[in-house]
Amino acid sequence: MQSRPITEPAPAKVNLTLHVTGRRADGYHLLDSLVVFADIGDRVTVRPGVSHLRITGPMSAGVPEGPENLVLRAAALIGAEADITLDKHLPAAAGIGGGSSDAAACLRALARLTGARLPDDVASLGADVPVCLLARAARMRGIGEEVTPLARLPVLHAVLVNPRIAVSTPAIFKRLVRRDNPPMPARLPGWHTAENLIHWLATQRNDLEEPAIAEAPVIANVLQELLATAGCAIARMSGSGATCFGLYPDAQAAQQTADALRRDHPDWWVMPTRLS
Ligand SMILES: C[C@](O)(CO)[C@H](O)COP(=O)(O)OP(=O)(O)OC[C@H]1O[C@@H](n2ccc(N)nc2=O)[C@H](O)[C@@H]1O
Ligand SMILES: Nc1ncnc2c1ncn2[C@@H]1O[C@H](COP(=O)(O)OP(=O)(O)OP(=O)(O)O)[C@@H](O)[C@H]1O
Repeated sequence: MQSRPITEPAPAKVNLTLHVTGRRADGYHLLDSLVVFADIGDRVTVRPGVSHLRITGPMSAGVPEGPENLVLRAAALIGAEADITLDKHLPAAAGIGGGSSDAAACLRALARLTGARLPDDVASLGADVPVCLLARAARMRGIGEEVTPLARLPVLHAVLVNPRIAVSTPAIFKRLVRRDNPPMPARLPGWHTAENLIHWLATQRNDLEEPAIAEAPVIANVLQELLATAGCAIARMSGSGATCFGLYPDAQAAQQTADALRRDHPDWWVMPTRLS
């Protein structure tokens, strides 16, 4: 057991593509998704002590502090007791894996603190937890449990926008009209530049975008606003929404876009970031 506190980042997850390719008998959907991680996110700190969760940070309001918090569910799964601080910077129920990334960061931190082995079945915490445990670019298939790490991707400069509405993942899956959409190509191309990657991404989809817009029409406005910004090469929703991302040629263009969107929509959560 380490005696010093251990902090692990819980980066935002972004689904650059999200193809829904089928549905299992238990109702869970089969996915094929290209997942990357942002250089922004939450932070989980664990210290030796009695089991306790404290939530801090600008996005802590409304996040459950009881045993339903994914961080505490992760601690129960790994079987470790610790004093845990969750510093929330990501909006909840936003399609960028907040709770799943927190759970994964907590597992990594507790494994470092106590020497415990990482559990095998982390998907029992949530479909996004296996990819968040890896926390690097990956292809995600099955219902989320099949994670294939990808060779380093070109860095993408993005702006993440959430109109500050929480979206329920089951509600969006329920609204899907077609559940048997084509997957990504069996062999993904090797992308040597961000331009190559963006060009290819434009040929792919997020199949949850349409049902999410039906549930929360403001998502269509977010996508439109992103597409109208200077240099925006592609605008797409992440996960089951409502967070959308725009991709830009460089960090300066992303920062300028974020400044302009914050001016025009002071009520939206807007973050420039690097994805890789
Ligand atoms: C949509 C994604 O964000 C894409 O990365 C994830 O698949 C969702 O991951 P998550 O939030 O960790 O999802 P979970 O907490 O496991 O599931 C929430 C609910 O979403 C639906 N769900 C989730 C994953 C999946 N492959 N099929 C589903 O139908 C189910 O109704 C499930 O009860
Ligand atoms: N650590 C946590 N942070 C945020 N929400 C949490 C956490 N633990 C449990 N929750 C609950 O989970 C719900 C979903 O939040 P989360 O941020 O995980 O969003 P999500 O959109 O489902 O993520 P994903 O991109 O994985 O689909 C919240 O409404 C909240 O009640």
